[in-house]
Amino acid sequence: MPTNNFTNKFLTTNSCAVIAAPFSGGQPKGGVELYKSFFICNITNNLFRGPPRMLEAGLLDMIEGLDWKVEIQHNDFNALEKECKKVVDTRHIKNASFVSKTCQTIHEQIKKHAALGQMILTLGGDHSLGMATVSGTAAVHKNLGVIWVDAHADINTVDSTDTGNLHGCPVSFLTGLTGQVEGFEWLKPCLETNKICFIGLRDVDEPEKKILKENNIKAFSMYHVDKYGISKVVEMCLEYLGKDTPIHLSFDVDALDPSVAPSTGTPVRGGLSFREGHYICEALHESGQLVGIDIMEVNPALALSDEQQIQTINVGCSLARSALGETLL
Ligand SMILES: NC(=[NH2+])NCCC[C@H](N)C(=O)O
Ligand SMILES: [Mn+2]
Ligand SMILES: [Mn+2]
Repeated sequence: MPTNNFTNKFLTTNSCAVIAAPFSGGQPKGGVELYKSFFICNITNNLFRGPPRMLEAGLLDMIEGLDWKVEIQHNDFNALEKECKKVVDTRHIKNASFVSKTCQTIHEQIKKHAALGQMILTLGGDHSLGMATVSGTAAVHKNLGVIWVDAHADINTVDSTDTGNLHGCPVSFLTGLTGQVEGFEWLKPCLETNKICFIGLRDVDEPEKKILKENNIKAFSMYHVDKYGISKVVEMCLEYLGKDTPIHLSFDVDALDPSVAPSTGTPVRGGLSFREGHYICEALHESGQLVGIDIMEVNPALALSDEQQIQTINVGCSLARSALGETLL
């Protein structure tokens, strides 16, 4: 039974702004912006873009069923993409202009809704959008803390990234570790390195390991999840960030084991179980400190079958519901 006992310490309404962000410019594989299934609709190379498949699955009704008032913000980045194609990339960083302009748009939308005291749920889209979502809630909620659930640390700087894919870099932009990057002038450092906790890491690049160590950043890898159990890990994160801290949850579905969420761009074996992923969301809802939720990297185009695709979309929806107050009893 849904129960959204509205006891949030930082929100002033029971309204939830859902930001649909069909965007894949921060990584090389199309599809996180997809609307219709390749399989169901037989669209092979002409990508039809639109709101994320989680909406098609009925997510808005589900959220209303949890007693939230829902405000949906749709986005279409097709025109922007064409315009940005003409801009020369910043060094080896791919699609810098497209990522920056998209993120700036989403940042402004989130800032507006967060200022109304609303919960923010962003449906990605690739994780470069983290630049927009965290900076958007941080602009309103002072002293914001972030729980970044991911197989990857996404903390490469523009100098350390091997791939040049910006979905591997958002945390270094948010914390200012990458310095001011040309074209991203709108994005000012908004997150202290001691206000972020990672959960689920298991595929961290060597330069990222160095960055995490040097900056003493709190990170729980899958080793720590195995060692302490997920409930203790979440408890340690909440203790570390503090009770007076509004919290933004940025959930990359590749944190889950590929057997749970197969349809994503950079799957890594040995991930969180279905229940471990949902436990994180449930416990953060229970904390009453959540002000923003991202469900990122759901990529319907990469599934090997309809079943895999539906499974991943469904798990994205159920993570969002858990973070918004769905309980098992
Ligand atoms: N959001 C993600 N799935 N990020 C994957 C990043 C992979 C790799 N560390 C890179 O920088 O490209
Ligand atoms: Mn990831
Ligand atoms: Mn990520």
